[in-house]
Parts: sequence; C-alpha cells; structure tokens
Amino acid sequence: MLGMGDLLGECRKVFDSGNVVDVDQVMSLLASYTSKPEEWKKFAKFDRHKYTRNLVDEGNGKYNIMLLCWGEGMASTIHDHSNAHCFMKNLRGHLIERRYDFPTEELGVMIEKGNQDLKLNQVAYINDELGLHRVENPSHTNVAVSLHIYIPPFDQCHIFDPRTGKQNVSKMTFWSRYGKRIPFQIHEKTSPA
Ligand SMILES: O=C(O)CCSS
Ligand SMILES: [Fe+2]
Repeated sequence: MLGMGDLLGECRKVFDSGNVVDVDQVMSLLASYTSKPEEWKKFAKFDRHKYTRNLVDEGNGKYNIMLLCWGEGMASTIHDHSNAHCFMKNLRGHLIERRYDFPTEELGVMIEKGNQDLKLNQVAYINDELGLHRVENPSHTNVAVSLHIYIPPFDQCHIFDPRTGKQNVSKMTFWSRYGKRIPFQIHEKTSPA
C-alpha cells in the first residue's frame, strides 16, 4: 500500500526521468495513493481567513508538491496556471472545481463552462490549454485538504475578476514550508497584466 513518503518518492522518479510529463501516468500515480491523514497532517495548517498553501516537496526545483487547506466555505479565485501542469488530489473533505474559458477581448461576466466534484482521493488535472478554474470547499461544516503538483513550479499566476474578466497578476506564497510556518509576508498586488 503506497504511503505518502512512497508517493513523494515515486513523483521524484517520474519527474526526474525526463522532461516530458506523462499526464495519465501522474494521474494514476496520484490515484493509487489512499489518503491517510496521519501521513500528511504535519503539513496541514489552516488559517481562519483564507485557504493555506503548504509546501511539501520542491522536487529538485523541477516541481512543487503542496498541501492546500480549505476552511469551511473557502475558495480560490479564478486563476490560470502559468503554462504549467496542475494536478490535484482530494485528501480530505469535498471540493468542487469550476472551469472557465480565458476571457476574450471584450470583457464581461465570466461564464462557468463546467464543474466537477473532487471527492476523497479523486484526482483532477488542468493546464492553461484546458482553461481556467476556481476550486472551492462547498461545506460550511467541514474543512478540506488537497494535494497539488505544479510542474514546472511557479510563484505567480493570473487571477480573474468573475464579474468583468479583468485579470491581475497574483504572487503566490506559502503559509508553511515542510510543516513549519513561515512569517507572514506583506506583498503588493502587482498591476494588472
Ligand atoms: O493557490 C493555488 O495554488 C491555487 C489552488 S487551486 S489549483
Ligand atoms: Fe488551480
């Protein structure tokens, strides 16, 4: 039975074996791990106000694995993935992924083009060719935790205003690294791209 440590080791092997990402291979690897909270709870830090991003593995600089912790009712903005691959696995609770197309020239309300439940242990994948998404914890009574792999890693992305489609560049920071809280960083939101 694959443990969290084995999963991280297998990811290292898969991503070190070359520069082409075999999406199906990574999806089935993630699907083969059955979430055991005792194996990842040291990375799972929650904040009262916003979902947290907790770095688990920097993957030799080639990829980032992180745990995202979603308090009740929390959600991300609509965002892209900076031309990287984004893999997600639900480790606890219930998440919904809502997808959108990139806004066209004339700005306007962003229309959801589809959505999917991400239930415990389910895996999802997106990249910018597939569109944008927003991830939310629909529960008002339970938290949720998800494991994300970004390859290549990135520390900023575009976020989109759902009412207008206007985009901004957003710096992405970690709430913790390897289970240790990092001091709160104050950073300006950079100007719209
Ligand atoms: O904060 C982020 O990395 C986006 C979470 S959904 S992929
Ligand atoms: Fe995302």
